[in-house]
Amino acid sequence: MDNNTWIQIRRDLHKIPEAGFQEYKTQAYLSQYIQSLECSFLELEPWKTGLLVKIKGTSATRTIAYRADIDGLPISEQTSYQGFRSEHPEYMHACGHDFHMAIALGILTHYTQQQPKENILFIFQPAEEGPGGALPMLQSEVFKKWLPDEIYALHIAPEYKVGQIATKPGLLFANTSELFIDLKGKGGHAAYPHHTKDMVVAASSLVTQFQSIISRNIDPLDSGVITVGVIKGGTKQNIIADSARLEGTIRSLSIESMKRMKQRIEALVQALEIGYECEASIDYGSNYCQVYNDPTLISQFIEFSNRQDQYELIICKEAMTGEDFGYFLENIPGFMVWLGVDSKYGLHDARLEPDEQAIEVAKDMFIQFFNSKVN
Ligand SMILES: CC(=O)N[C@@H](CCC[C@H](N)C(=O)O)C(=O)O
Repeated sequence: MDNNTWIQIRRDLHKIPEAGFQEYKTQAYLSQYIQSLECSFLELEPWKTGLLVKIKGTSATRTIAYRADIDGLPISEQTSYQGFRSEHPEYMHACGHDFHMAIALGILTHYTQQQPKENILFIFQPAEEGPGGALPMLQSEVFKKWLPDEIYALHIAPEYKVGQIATKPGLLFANTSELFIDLKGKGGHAAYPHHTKDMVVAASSLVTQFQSIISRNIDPLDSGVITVGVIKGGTKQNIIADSARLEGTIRSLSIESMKRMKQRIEALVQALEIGYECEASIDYGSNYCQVYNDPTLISQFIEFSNRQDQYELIICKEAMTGEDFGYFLENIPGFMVWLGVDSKYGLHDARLEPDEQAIEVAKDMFIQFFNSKVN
């Protein structure tokens, strides 16, 4: 099979992005493709809307795992693609999970043609963007049955060129927590603000106050992010809103800073209740632990990469992105790398157009790396 096969698979998957734990079409597509390989030493188990696929080794003593996330994002696509744009209105593979799946299928297909000595587990994990599929999958019976000894994954990186791979020992991605705040006040006529408790004003003030948490409560040598991505409130331009909702995310490199940011958010919300005579509630949604690359395995990979000439390895800085792959790494040694895809537009951008030539780079790299472990 040549590179066009994986590009076509990526395009097929690009057309059907689905929300976390709703990946029914994606699961069916993956399952159909894998079954079409008719491999006698392959076992497939669905898990919720994801899949686990085990390639049984000829004389296995260990299992290594490769994980791809499979969900899309609520974004209306604005790419220049012709013929394979998202068929799901308001949804898009804007974080590269279509690439991640196509690469995983490429590696998997290779090992159905050349049975390895050791087992390889392929994980197609739902809900990475939220609410998080990794943690419940880790706790599932099927995962425990096929528990791997090592685990690997990649993520596309628009800022790197095709042929570049970036990673680092230790901390790679941040700790994250979602943030949902509901405010309840008293609505009324726009002309009589003194009879109301305006929740649009309260919500706006809270967003502004949050900016001081990073600048005044977090050690400047540590890093923190509070992003409010959604403000909802109100029904009409001349009606004062009786409620409002903020939806956001909190990021930190250290656990201490995450705790401190949450403390400060809680204090500001409490003060807002007094200041704006309203009721407020906070929900932290799902939380992801940091992505921490195993020092021994990443050193092995760096040494391995320095002997390859098909790609260039870059030692990068940590990023404030989150990934529930961190939960796998908390329990199983392994690592994650960035895959250069050279897109003018970044992750979570409606115009993201990763370069499809990167699929082959990643597939070949992981096959070469795994060959040194499973044969
Ligand atoms: C790689 C990437 O973009 N991951 C997402 C993970 C989202 C976690 C959660 N839903 C949150 O928003 O906190 C990211 O936004 O970094």
